[in-house]
Amino acid sequence: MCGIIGIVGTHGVAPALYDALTVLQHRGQDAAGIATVDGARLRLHKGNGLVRDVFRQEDMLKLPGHIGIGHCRYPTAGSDQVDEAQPFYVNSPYGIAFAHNGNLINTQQLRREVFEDDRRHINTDSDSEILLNLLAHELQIQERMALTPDHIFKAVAGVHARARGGYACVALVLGFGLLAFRDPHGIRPLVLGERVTPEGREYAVASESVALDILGFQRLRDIAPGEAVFVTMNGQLHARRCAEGAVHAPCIFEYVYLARPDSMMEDVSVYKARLRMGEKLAAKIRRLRPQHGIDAVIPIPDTARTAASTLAQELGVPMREGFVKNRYIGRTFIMPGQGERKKSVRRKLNAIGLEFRNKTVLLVDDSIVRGTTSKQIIQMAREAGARQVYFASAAPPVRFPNVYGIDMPAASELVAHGRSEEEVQAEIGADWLVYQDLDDLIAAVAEGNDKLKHFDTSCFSGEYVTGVEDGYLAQLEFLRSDEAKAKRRSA
Ligand SMILES: O=P(O)(O)OC[C@H]1O[C@H](OP(=O)(O)OP(=O)(O)O)[C@H](O)[C@@H]1O
Ligand SMILES: NC(=O)CC[C@H](N)C(=O)O
Ligand SMILES: [Mg+2]
Repeated sequence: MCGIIGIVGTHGVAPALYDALTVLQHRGQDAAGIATVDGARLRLHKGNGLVRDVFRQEDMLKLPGHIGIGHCRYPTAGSDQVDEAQPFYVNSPYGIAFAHNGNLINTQQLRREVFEDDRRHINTDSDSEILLNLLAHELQIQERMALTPDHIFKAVAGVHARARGGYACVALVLGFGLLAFRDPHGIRPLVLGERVTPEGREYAVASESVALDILGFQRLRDIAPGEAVFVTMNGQLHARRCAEGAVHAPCIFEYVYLARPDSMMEDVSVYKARLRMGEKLAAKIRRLRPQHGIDAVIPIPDTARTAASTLAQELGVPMREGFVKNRYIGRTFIMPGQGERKKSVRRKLNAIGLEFRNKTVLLVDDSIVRGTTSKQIIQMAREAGARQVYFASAAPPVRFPNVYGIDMPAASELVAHGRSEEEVQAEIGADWLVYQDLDDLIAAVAEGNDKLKHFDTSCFSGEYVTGVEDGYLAQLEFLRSDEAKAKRRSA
């Protein structure tokens, strides 16, 4: 999951793009970039690192223009090298800058087609560069110099017909405007907002509504699955559904972990969904262990805090801050290598001894993925003197790879893959482990919007809404396991 933002404003947009990227930073910490349109020129600055490190004041000054896009990256394809940072750019047709959140699952086939049939050179291993070239080709075959919204929507329909996977995208088409579109299943999120100023109406699209909030844009709606929105250089908005008939299945992991709690997604408050996750998990704990004997509920900061608050309340047990997080260390789960992730947990979280001594504690996390956090945290709770250490996960066991934009590519790295819940309990060293049921997780989100009937739950259920070809998951593991990434880095 990366963060994307696009703005058509009435004056320079680079500062607003920068601010938006800083509140989307939790979606990608490896690279960041901004592209703006300055008259007939595209201006682009990108690099590896956090948003605040990539952009210095002199870089910002070189990004004039009232229309632009931004991206913060968490790689799911290719490498974490700077040449795969986004936005990407192609000079034909028109000149297009492009940013993508998600992951394609027919990348290899498209790479061949784009080279052999469309005669386009792809210079990196990034799936996003392929998606951009697909869009460029589909625009090219419209054969028009004066591009109209109709041509643009036909081109997006052409992209939908060829690309498979999760994708929420923003693109600048030089001389024409800002294009935003979402895959036919609406797996990855994208919201549309507007701001009315004395100089005129401005539009923004973003991965999460929090970016609109901080910029003072009003959230209008989510971009629909398969829909494309095109805003011309002078601020005219056009929208069309460019793919029909696919099941709307937003990624449920956004609600579990990826999104900020203050975001609205598909008209569901992420915060409220997490509160409901805590309530439902408490009901399960009460069912399984009416005499649970828990003295304190302790969240693992940050993301688990919301669910832990209702969980504690429903159990009638105090919630305590037993771990303090170093706010200057980023999210560990989205770090690129396991060595880095392991070291970071210790550097990031420290226990407050008195909350553990001689107590039965229930540690609560939003999810257990590789088990890096839970294993170390349980150990720390024991060292701090806990009598019994119970562990609760607000999501079900993560047993299958994610292929739509979350970097969980290798089943063998997931602590629950091929293990029963009891075996995971032993593996992470808990005295008792309880997971949320999938039906309860789905209900916790769907209760926020009765139109939501389906979700992409693949990492819990192994069911992929787009289907995946035989051999794809094995290939993904081969290319993107931690071991494969480490080998590439040292090569
Ligand atoms: O089982 P694991 O592989 O350790 O992954 C799961 C953990 O990683 C995430 O935390 P992270 O530190 O990324 O971010 P947070 O501060 O938002 O909770 C998540 O909230 C879990 O705590
Ligand atoms: N997490 C994402 O959305 C990644 C986008 C794209 N697949 C990349 O690797 O750059
Ligand atoms: Mg966490």
